[in-house]
Amino acid sequence: MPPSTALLHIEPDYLTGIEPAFFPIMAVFTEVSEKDARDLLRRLSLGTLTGLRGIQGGIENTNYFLSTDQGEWVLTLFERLSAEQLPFYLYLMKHLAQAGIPVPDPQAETRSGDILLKVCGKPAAIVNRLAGKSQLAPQPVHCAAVGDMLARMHLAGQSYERQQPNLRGLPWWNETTPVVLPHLEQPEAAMLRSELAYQNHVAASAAYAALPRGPVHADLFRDNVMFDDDKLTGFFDFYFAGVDTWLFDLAVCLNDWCIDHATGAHLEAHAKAMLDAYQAVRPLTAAERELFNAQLRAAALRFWVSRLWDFHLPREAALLTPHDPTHFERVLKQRIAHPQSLA
Ligand SMILES: Nc1ncnc2c1ncn2[C@@H]1O[C@H](COP(=O)(O)OP(=O)(O)O)[C@@H](O)[C@H]1O
Ligand SMILES: N[C@@H](CCOP(=O)(O)O)C(=O)O
Repeated sequence: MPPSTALLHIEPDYLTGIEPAFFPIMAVFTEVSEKDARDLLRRLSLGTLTGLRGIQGGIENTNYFLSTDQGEWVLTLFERLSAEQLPFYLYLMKHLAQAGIPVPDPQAETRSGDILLKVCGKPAAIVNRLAGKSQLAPQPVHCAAVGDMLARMHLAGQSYERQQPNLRGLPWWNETTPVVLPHLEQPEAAMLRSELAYQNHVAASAAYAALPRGPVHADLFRDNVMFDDDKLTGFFDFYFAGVDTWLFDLAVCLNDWCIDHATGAHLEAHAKAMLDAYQAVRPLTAAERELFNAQLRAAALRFWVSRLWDFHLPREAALLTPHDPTHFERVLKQRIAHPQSLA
């Protein structure tokens, strides 16, 4: 049944503007009708539907903005993640929201108290809509805001009890690298092999075992943070979160917020702003200082491998227009050629 068109508008909401040849194309994979939305809102006591709009921009899930007389909500239908994986992410968001970290708070069904919902046969969640928009050309002030909130989020996550590893961590890189290697030219293949060997070596070290860890976002790129002017209004898209080292999470941020995107080169003022703000809340340990550049390399490798995998082995081409893998190859080269030291 096609959805009624009275309230439903599907229009561009956001474009990354970063790597024009590799735009994610669209995001409404499953159509939610006005009736579906009204039924759902009733089950959650979230008010009367006044607007329903499909969101373009996501590449993994179906997202809708819902307006009601009680507020603004985001409905996500999970197209890839299983109902077994989702509780870790949803309860983590709830835990962080309750601790005062600005993240979307999953809403519960009134009768059952469940936050993992089912909509149109898919696992789903409804969260509050964060105000603001992504800051795609960040200045040091934005990097400082992210550093500060990231450290607060790490500390707040310490009391979260559910466990799920970072599913895009070292075991996944070891599994996926042999799958993408045949698609690479010799110099890239050699670099990938050698970096993976280096990261396995690092992961076996005493310094690595000493790194503090806990739940991390693991994908806190500029398009997963909202700002209202220069004020950070929230972190979202926790669907790559997992238990990993806090330093890895910080390195993911430094590699996206604090580089020159044309060349992959480190931006000193941006990085200093992020690191100073992070450390004002949680100073880095000796082991973290020692492995700082190693983790910048690990974070670059992680997204190089996942982008190569998405690019050369598309899962369902209709759902995914891959990001440019060569971007993270450049970032990794920069991190190898110009190691950053916190000594
Ligand atoms: N809680 C939220 N508040 C405001 N906007 C949101 C929220 N969640 C998602 N969005 C919007 O939806 C877009 C896609 O969401 P995202 O979680 O990144 O999807 P995907 O995981 O499919 O990439 C975001 O870029 C943002 O514009
Ligand atoms: N940030 C990752 C891709 C993850 O996609 P998202 O839209 O779910 O954040 C990358 O840039 O490779």
